[in-house]
Parts: sequence; structure tokens; C-alpha cells
Amino acid sequence: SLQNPIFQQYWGNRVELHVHLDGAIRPETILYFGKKRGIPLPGDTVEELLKYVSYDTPLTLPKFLEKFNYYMPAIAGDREAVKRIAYEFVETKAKEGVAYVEVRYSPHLLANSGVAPMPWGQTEGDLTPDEVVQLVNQGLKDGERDFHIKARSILCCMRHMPSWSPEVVELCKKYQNDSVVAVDLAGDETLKVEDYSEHKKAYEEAVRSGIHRTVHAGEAGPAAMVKEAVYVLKAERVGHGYHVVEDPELYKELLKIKMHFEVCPWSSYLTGACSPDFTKHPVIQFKKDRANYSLNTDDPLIFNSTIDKDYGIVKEHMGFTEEEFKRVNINAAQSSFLPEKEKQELLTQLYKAYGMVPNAS
Ligand SMILES: O=c1[nH]cnc2c1ncn2[C@H]1C[C@H](O)[C@@H](CO)O1
Repeated sequence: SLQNPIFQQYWGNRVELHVHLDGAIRPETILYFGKKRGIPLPGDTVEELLKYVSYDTPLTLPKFLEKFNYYMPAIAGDREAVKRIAYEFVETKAKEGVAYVEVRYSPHLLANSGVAPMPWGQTEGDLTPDEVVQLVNQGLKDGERDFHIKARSILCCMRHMPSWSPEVVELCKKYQNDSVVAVDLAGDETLKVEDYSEHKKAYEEAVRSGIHRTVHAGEAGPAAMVKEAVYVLKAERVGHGYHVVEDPELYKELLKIKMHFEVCPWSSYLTGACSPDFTKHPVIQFKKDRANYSLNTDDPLIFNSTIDKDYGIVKEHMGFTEEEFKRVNINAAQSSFLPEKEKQELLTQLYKAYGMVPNAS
């Protein structure tokens, strides 16, 4: 709020690294395309729709993931919709004071052609995962031009769909640094998949091709998932990673190599990833240990939130100071997947805005 500004002095200089494009759609846009395309939705007004799509008391990760089923059919398979959600996303982040954002999504989950099985029960169309990436790239670029911030994207492999992973990495290669900066592995990490080796092979190809890598791990899953993400999949950042603290040896090792953790405080409460008692949250340990981590929204549509919600939680319940907010955002910039020169430009901008001498963090 205005009376209690969080990181207000530094507004316009935040960095966000973990947010799902398909978890950040405006409800108005869902309603617009549902109506336009004749696709049924659980409500006709923002309020009604949000009654189904968003929530504010903890669920499990799989139950949370079911929320996407309500609204993805209205967006997936539509060129105008896919481009527009990317464009509007940039506007939203600019209004939240973000200078640089990496936004992630599964190209397959927005397609209706060249994808099997067909997501969201769509009928076959002609929008391929490749064209989805082109449309998102265009939306992000238009947004950058109009809202004066920097936006890059991360393409997600999905835990339950190993057969999609090779194409996800091929798309990362095709659009490398043309908006796309990395590959991710998202979805339900508690799921046992038969052909896990497909994910591993895809990540090996990413390493060979110089594609940056992040992996959702240690969110609902145990510390062993984080270990696997870092040492088998060669992740350079870990999505969430909260349960790493349950393996002190691994945690110590990852602190030593300055592994980056993409922390999403409000998300971790609502997906049941962490104890609902904020005073027991692993990010408090991260702060104490001066770990390398960022603060992120994850799925602001479903969590009915903005980045201020996440900053507010750690400030109110975990004793975060302005100094720590600065350090966190500088770490985020340092661990971003931007090419070196652009990363240095971003860091210079932050140091200047924060009134800091470079390398004094
Ligand atoms: O918090 C999350 N954990 C694991 N998977 C997630 C989370 N939020 C969203 N996803 C999934 C659902 C989306 O459709 C997909 C790509 O953005 O990633």
C-alpha cells in the first residue's frame, strides 16, 4: 500500500525470473476470447471466473495445476490470444515496477496442431508449438517497445510429457536470444514418468547447444529432486528448491557454488510446498546464509497477486529489509540468462538506482 511502500524507492528496478505466462493471463482477456470463440468458461464476469480460477488457502501442487483446465481452452490454439497475453504480460510487469523479466511457458500447451496428445481437449487446428513461440516473441517485443522494459522467455518442458522435450530444446535453439533465453522443466515433480531419459537427453542437448537451464525441483518434491536437477540435468538455476534445506550437505554444496533459487513466497504457501507458517519458511534460512535467490510471483492470475504480495509477505513475516531487497534483485540480475553484455547493462542500471558501488553487494 502507499502508506507502507515496499521497495518503493527502487520502483522500476525490480527483476523477476520465475513467472508462468499461462499463469499470468488477465481474467478480462480470458473472458474476451472465451466469448469470441464460443468456448465455455465457469463464469461470465471477472468475479465469477476468479471464483474458480484463483484461490487463497493452500492446496496440493496437483490440485493447483488443475486450475489451468478452467481457462486454457479459451486461449490455446488462437493466434491473436497468444500474442495478446504476451503483450499484456509486459504491460502488467512494467506497472509492477519490473525492469527485466524472464517469462516461461510450454509452447505445446498453447498449440492445437503438431502436438500429441491434444491439450485441453481442443479440436485439431493449425497453430503449432513453433508458431506459438513466434507469436509470444512478437507480443513480448511489442510490449518492450510500448512499455519500456526488457522481457525474455524460457520454454518449458513438462514433467508428464517427456516426448515433447526434444522439440522444446530445438525451439530454444531456433529462437536463442531472439527472445528465448533458456529451457525449463515444469509440472508435477511428484509424478513418476516412464521415459524420464527423454528429459535428460533434451537437457544434454541444451548443454551442448549453449542453452541456459532451469528446473522446477524441491517445490513439492524432496531435496533429492534438487540434487538431480543440478547434477543430472545440469540446471544453472533451481525453480523453487525449498526442500533443499532438508539435505544439509547438498544445501551447503549449493551455497558454495552460489546456485540460484527462484523463490516464490505466496506460491509456496498456496501450493502447499512449504509450511503455512511463514516464520518457518526456507527463504529465511536463505537470507541468513546470504544465498543466491530471487523473489517471484509464479502464477499471479491463480494466486490473485502481484509482485508486491510476495515482497509484502517477506517484509511483514520474515523481517526482510530494503538492503535484502536490493541484494535479492542484484542476485536476480546476476543469475539472469541475459548475454553477458546485457547483463552488465542491467546490473549497472540497478547499482545506479540503488545508490550502490558495483560489486559491493
Ligand atoms: O509452481 C509450479 N510448479 C510446477 N509447474 C507449474 C507451476 N506453475 C505452473 N506450472 C506449470 C503449469 C503451466 O501450464 C506450465 C507452463 O507454464 O507450468
